[in-house]
Amino acid sequence: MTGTLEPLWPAPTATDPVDAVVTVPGSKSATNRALVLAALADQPGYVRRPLRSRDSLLMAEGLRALGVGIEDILNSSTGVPGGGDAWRVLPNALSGPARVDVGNAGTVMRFLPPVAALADGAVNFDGDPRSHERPLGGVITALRALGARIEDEGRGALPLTVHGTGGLVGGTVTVDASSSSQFVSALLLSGPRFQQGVEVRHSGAPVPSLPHIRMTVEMLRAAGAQVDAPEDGGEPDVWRVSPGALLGRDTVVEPDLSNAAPFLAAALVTGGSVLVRDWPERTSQPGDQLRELLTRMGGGCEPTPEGLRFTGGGAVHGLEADLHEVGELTPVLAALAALADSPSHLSGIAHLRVHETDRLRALADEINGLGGDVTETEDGLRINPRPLHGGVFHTYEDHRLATAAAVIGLVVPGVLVENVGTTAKTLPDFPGLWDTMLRATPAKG
Ligand SMILES: O=C(O)C1=C[C@@H](OP(=O)(O)O)[C@@H](O)[C@H](O)C1
Ligand SMILES: C=C(OP(=O)(O)O)C(=O)O
Repeated sequence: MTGTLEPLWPAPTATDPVDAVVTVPGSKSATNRALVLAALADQPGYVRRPLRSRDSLLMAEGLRALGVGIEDILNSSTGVPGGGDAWRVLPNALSGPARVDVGNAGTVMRFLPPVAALADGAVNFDGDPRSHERPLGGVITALRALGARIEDEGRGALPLTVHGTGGLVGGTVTVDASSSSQFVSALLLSGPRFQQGVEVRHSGAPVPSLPHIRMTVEMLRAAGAQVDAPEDGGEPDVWRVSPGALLGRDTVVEPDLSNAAPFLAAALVTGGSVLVRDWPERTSQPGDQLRELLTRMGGGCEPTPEGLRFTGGGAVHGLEADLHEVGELTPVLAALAALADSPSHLSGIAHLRVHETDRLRALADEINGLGGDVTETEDGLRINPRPLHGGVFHTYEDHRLATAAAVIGLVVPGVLVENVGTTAKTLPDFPGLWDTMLRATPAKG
């Protein structure tokens, strides 16, 4: 999946303040957790309003390769195959031999090896070239300590083969999850199916993206698992999942609030207003913190019966923020910071160097390529706003780089986004959604 041959996408400029109602597709993180939990359950279940994007289709394919049935439920109003509004998941005996393509999906490369350890047979994992560089050693070492046999050419990374024997002993394991919270989530999600359950103890620098671990814990509990977590008065950095059956359930996936970021940002930079439909009242999604972060940057939020309305206040202010918990919001916040009326300092995000690309370097290089003044620090970015000009914005096969570029393009004419199709990792038809938002905006005059 290289994007270099795709034509450059001229990011549309907004001639007026945006004024639109946006339906954001389902959460990647929730969809992929729901699929894993449904696959490990004792009864069939449904994943409703799932995200259907590259990352979630890879998760579904990976589970199918292990023997799980995942059927499309047709949308009765359209009758379009594959365009349905639910997946029905039929758990089955997990077995190899199988091959799993993880693409560049962190959730697939980390959540599925523990599932494969429960299968009977060899399961080979490989993915995009970048997937070989993303941290996976914590999952591999932990699974070995819990009883799995894994061949990884000694690299502690992809490609690898899990030689499943139909079950895993489980027990207590220590892991350094400072490079990715997904190490912890991966072990917890399959934990109920380990003979002794699992106790995961983190040791190392602080774990990033804690809301994502809370999402794992909440979804496990909703599926009937017994989980002890630090936020319930437990020991810090220790999570415990008891062995037990998981229930086949009907799970409705919330909209992806991190993917709402560019749309809310559009309201902020144009001084307009965007309503994101079905914003949950309560959620573990890190994107919920956009309400506070974007308010600090100059807008205002209002819950409505239809969803969350966010209105720009006419100016974009700089932001001083530790984004350790909400790293995936960084690209859009950095784009806004480059357009602000005061400097910004985004910190706590060293782990972004091992995301889809080195996001700190990429954001600095690309914003600076448009005339910006962004400096990388050890764990973040300092952004001094400067007048920006058009030019090519490279995206390094990173969906969030592309959506960040679109935000800048709203107010900087001539921004050409490389491989906008890379947004399909988590956001199908982003250019279409963006155009719809802009077309919904009534022209002034
Ligand atoms: O568990 C998840 O669904 C995710 C956890 C986070 O990963 P890291 O902890 O590696 O940042 C986040 O950035 C990623 O987009 C999704
Ligand atoms: C880091 C991200 O993805 P992944 O699930 O591949 O880690 C992301 O979506 O910002």
